[in-house]
Order: sequence, then structure tokens, then C-alpha cells
Amino acid sequence: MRRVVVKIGSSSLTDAAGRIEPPKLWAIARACLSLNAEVTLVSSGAVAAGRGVLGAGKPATLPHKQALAAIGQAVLMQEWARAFAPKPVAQILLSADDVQARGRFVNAKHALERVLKLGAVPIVNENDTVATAELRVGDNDTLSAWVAYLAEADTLLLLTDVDGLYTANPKSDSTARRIDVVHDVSDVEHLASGSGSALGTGGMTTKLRAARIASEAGVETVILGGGGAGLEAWSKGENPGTRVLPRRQTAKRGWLLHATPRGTLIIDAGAERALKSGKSLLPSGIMRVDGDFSFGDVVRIDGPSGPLAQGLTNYAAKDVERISGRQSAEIVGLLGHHDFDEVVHRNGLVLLARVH
Ligand SMILES: Nc1ncnc2c1ncn2[C@@H]1O[C@H](COP(=O)(O)OP(=O)(O)O)[C@@H](O)[C@H]1O
Ligand SMILES: N[C@@H](CCC(=O)OP(=O)(O)O)C(=O)O
Repeated sequence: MRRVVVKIGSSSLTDAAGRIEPPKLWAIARACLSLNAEVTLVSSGAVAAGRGVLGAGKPATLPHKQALAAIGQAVLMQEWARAFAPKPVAQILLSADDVQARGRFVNAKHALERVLKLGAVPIVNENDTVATAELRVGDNDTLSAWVAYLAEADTLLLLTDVDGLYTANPKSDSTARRIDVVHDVSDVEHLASGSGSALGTGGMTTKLRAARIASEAGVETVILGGGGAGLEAWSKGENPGTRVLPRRQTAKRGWLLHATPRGTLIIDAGAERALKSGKSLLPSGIMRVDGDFSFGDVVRIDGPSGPLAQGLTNYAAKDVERISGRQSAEIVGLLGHHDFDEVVHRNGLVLLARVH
């Protein structure tokens, strides 16, 4: 069965006053159930729902927004539970760390897989209460692209209050035309601007960023109107919005490419040549280590001419410092253990130059 991630923006769940409008959720739930696919939802709307409960205005400060999200998230989930009943729903709240640190990513993936296997609908939102700058993904468009990796989805459907990407913001330019298919996000990035709604975060800019991340993981993105009709048309094989075609990449390569590195390994010219020809990174080619990282973290690898690759490190920073410049056979003598010959194995490594 195919796997899809459906992201619904606040603007597709709310009324003119910016409050959650349950019939909109029902229509989307009905459409999701008719898709004949395993659906993971990424739902915004916690802040809007919080405003609905308190009758509050637009949040002025971050703590106020976090409090509204905490109050509203419970309401939002109740509405989704009603909309999908009798199918159970599962709340999954994620922060940037949960999707970008490989250990947590794998934990979240296992939980998500099991939720799907149990026949429940996973409903993901950003964990807004821990939303300090470095823990934030920042917008649910980008989060949904990460969730597409998590779910190993083949398609990411971004539901919003316009039926696709236009040649200009259709809310301010009546001559704007919809674009049916995008082959390369770089060609259309200049057309996108920020949100045109009171509640939305990021507008088309973040949708195209999400499409780029998804595309690099081999996932197709479709930007389409909310309300259920767009989803139903898509499930019949029509193109109701804008399709952003995937590049041929594996999900893991895309994940590695976009994860925030925890540190840097500075390598010599010989190691750079080895990496470019598809080999692993051995300790002998490492000249210096920057940052504090642990086993399993993503690190950047810089060659003599600058950033070269990103990969998963088999050794913590303090251990790499001790074995850098040495032969793999010396590792056990230096560290007292020898788990891997390679500091970064080629299967966990992606060259930056190849994809950009
Ligand atoms: N080129 C464009 N084509 C379509 N919409 C655009 C474009 N540039 C900016 N937008 C704006 O993006 C908005 C959708 O994003 P946003 O308000 O963040 O919604 P959501 O809550 O669904 O994430 C549209 O309402 C529109 O005003
Ligand atoms: N996490 C926030 C939504 C953030 C967000 O990206 O909103 P949107 O642009 O409407 O998808 C909330 O639930 O209110």
C-alpha cells in the first residue's frame, strides 16, 4: 500500500475569524480515508484552536503562542479524533532534534510504524511548548518534509488555502497563473512569497523549501487546496494543484543532506579524493575536529577546498581527536576499543557537491 503524508495548514482548518472549523476537518478526514493509502497527517492549527478556546487575539509573544498551542493542541486532537472515528488517532509531537538526531529519528520512526500497523492515524505537529530557536523546525511545511522521510512516504501533499503554486501571490496579483508541474525547485523559488493569511507561517516560501527537501529524498510533493476536493481529485489520478517532481535520491541521503551537523571533520587532500571516489573516511585522513558530537551524530566533512560531505560518525568527537591522523589498526591501542575501521562509513555519507 502506498504511503502519503498530508500536511494541513492552519488556513485550511479555520474560519474567517481564524478559529478551528470542524466541518473542514471532517471533509479532510473523509478524503484521507478514501485515499487507499497509509496516511500520516501533519496538522497545524494548535494556536488557532487555543485562540478559539480563550477568545484571544493573535499571540504577541512566544510564551503566549506556546501557551495557546498547548491549550489548542488538546482541542485539535479531540476534533481530529471525532473526524476520523471510529479509526483511532495518535498524537505525535516532534521538535527539530527529534527528526535530526539519528537516534531519536529512529525511535520516532519505530513508533510511527507501529501506530500505522495498529490501524491508527498518526497526527503530527511541532512540539510548540519546547519551541526555543534551536529546537524549532519553525514551520510545519518543513516538518512535514521530515515526516515524509520518517514515514518513508512516496508523496507529500501540502494542503493550503490556494490550489497550488502561482506565478505570483494570487492574493495580491490577479494575473497570476497556476503552475502544474515543477521539475526543479530552483526554477520557481523566486515566485514564492510569505504567508497571505493571518495564521499561516511561511506561505509558499516554506512550501517550496519542504518540496526541495522531499524532492531530494525521492518524494513527490503536491501543493493543493484544502477542503477535501483536491485530495479526492488527486486520488483519482488528476493533478489538482502543483506537482513538484522528485529527484532520484534515497530517503537516507536526503536526510543526511539536510540534518544539522553537530561538528566538523577537517580532512586532507588524499581523504577528499577517497571520499569523492566513493570510499569511507578513515582516521588517517582526518587532520582536525571541531564541535562536540557523539556516536551516531551527523557531522560535516570539510576538504582542503571547503565543505565536501555530511555523514554519520562512528566515533564521538573526543575519540576522533585521539585517533585522527592514525591508522585504523592503531584504534584499539589508542581508545581501548575498536568498533569500526571507518570514522564515517560510505553508506552513511553523502557528498554535498553531487546534489547541488
Ligand atoms: N507564488 C505563490 N503562489 C501561491 N500562493 C502564494 C505565492 N506566494 C505566496 N503565496 C501565499 O501563500 C499562502 C499559503 O501559505 P500559508 O498562509 O502559510 O498557509 P498554510 O497555513 O496552509 O501553511 C497563500 O495564501 C498565498 O497568499
Ligand atoms: N505548530 C503551529 C503551526 C505552525 C505552522 O507552520 O502553521 P501553518 O503555516 O499554518 O502550517 C500550530 O499548530 O499552530
